[in-house]
Amino acid sequence: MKTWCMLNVRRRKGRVARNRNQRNSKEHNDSIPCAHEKEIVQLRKWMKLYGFGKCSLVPYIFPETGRGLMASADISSDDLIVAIPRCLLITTETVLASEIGHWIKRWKPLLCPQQILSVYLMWETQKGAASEWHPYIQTLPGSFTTPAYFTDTDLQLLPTAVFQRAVQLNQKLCVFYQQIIDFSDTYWPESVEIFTFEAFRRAWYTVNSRSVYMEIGKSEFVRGVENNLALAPFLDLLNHSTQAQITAGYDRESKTYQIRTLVPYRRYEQVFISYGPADNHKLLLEYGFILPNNPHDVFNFTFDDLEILLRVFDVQFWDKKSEIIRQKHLILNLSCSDEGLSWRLATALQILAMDWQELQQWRGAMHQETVSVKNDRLCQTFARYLVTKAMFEMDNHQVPDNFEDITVNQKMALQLRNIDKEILQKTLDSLVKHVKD
Ligand SMILES: C[S@@+](CC[C@H](N)C(=O)[O-])C[C@H]1O[C@@H](n2cnc3c(N)ncnc32)[C@H](O)[C@@H]1O
Repeated sequence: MKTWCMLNVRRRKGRVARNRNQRNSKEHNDSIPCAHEKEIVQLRKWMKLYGFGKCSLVPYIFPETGRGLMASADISSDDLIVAIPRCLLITTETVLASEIGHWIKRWKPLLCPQQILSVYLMWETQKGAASEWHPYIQTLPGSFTTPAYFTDTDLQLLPTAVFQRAVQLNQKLCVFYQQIIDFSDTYWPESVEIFTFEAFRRAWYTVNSRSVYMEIGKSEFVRGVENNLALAPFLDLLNHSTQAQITAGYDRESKTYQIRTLVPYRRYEQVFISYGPADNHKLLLEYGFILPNNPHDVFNFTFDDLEILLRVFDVQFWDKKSEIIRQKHLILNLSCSDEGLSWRLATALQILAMDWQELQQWRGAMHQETVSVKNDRLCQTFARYLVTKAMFEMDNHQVPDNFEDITVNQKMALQLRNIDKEILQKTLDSLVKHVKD
């Protein structure tokens, strides 16, 4: 897990402290406790049996973020906030040592860690109360708000780049599922009714949105070199914030997976972790939510967008230029943000704007720390065209007939469009300003 920006953690006095206390108590009043709910009580009891100790986090439903964990006492910077015993973690090792381990070992072709954990979750879920993991499984969501759960109408409302990625991810999900049933249908007949697509999608997104990073090490029974996923009950109730700062990892001495906060929390505040510096496109695709003021937000262009420049502006020496752009991996981050064009996008546009003579010295553009789009009129024109076109596309969508009945997914898709539009508008403003300057 990665850490992110430090909160200002000085002691708050006077009006600032009063305001914060008022805000805390408002958040507290608006939140609904859920620690008394049957599933949570059973989870805590069961975890206690396996050595999970006391901690200062209590499950609550928060108005902005849904279910999460609240500080039941003041928490200081560097405090250990949660420690989950090894025997309560689900990793590929857990699965290989389980009653279905022999199947996983025989699977051809080998499964990747996320497939293995998904197979295990599906298997244990169908056992109901008979599963040793039942107290955990019953706290897991039944469905998700990632685009894999969107209807065609919902998908159409997404910004184009997210739509394309969502389609790719859905296709990948089908491939991963097919790899499961190809083997199980032939060799493991009793699993056929259990491994439905619906069960797989749920298990896959459970692992996708809730697992933590834990180095397990390569295994001859696991596909790929990366074997580092763990499901961690209770800990996976922590929501994401860009302001959270944590350290996380497995502690061999105590045999627990630990999270330590690097920022303090007051009693009644929601405690967060960081899922990494993710923009809203990634948050929606992987986790099914977006953050209105996400400092990592960018608008991504694709190589297809650059190809449109070829058609509209009849860009000369296209083959050579596109080869350089691909070769130098400029397509990896063709983005803009509140801060303007990314270095890669600005450099790609510079290359596209070059005449034959300039193109002979294209390497010069690669060595400049910041590329001055400002001084290059053609480059400016390209940039403004790309941004204006993307803004136009943002508005060009079918709002559902009955706006009143708009679903959660549709609302998120439209919200994402608005956020993207704001980024594009700010980029356009800065480009126009440069021209005026
Ligand atoms: C690790 S779980 C966190 C606990 C989860 N809220 C629950 O009720 O089980 C990750 C999921 O929580 C939700 N989530 C996490 N952080 C969020 C945030 N800042 N705002 C809204 N939803 C969030 C998303 O649905 C995400 O897929």
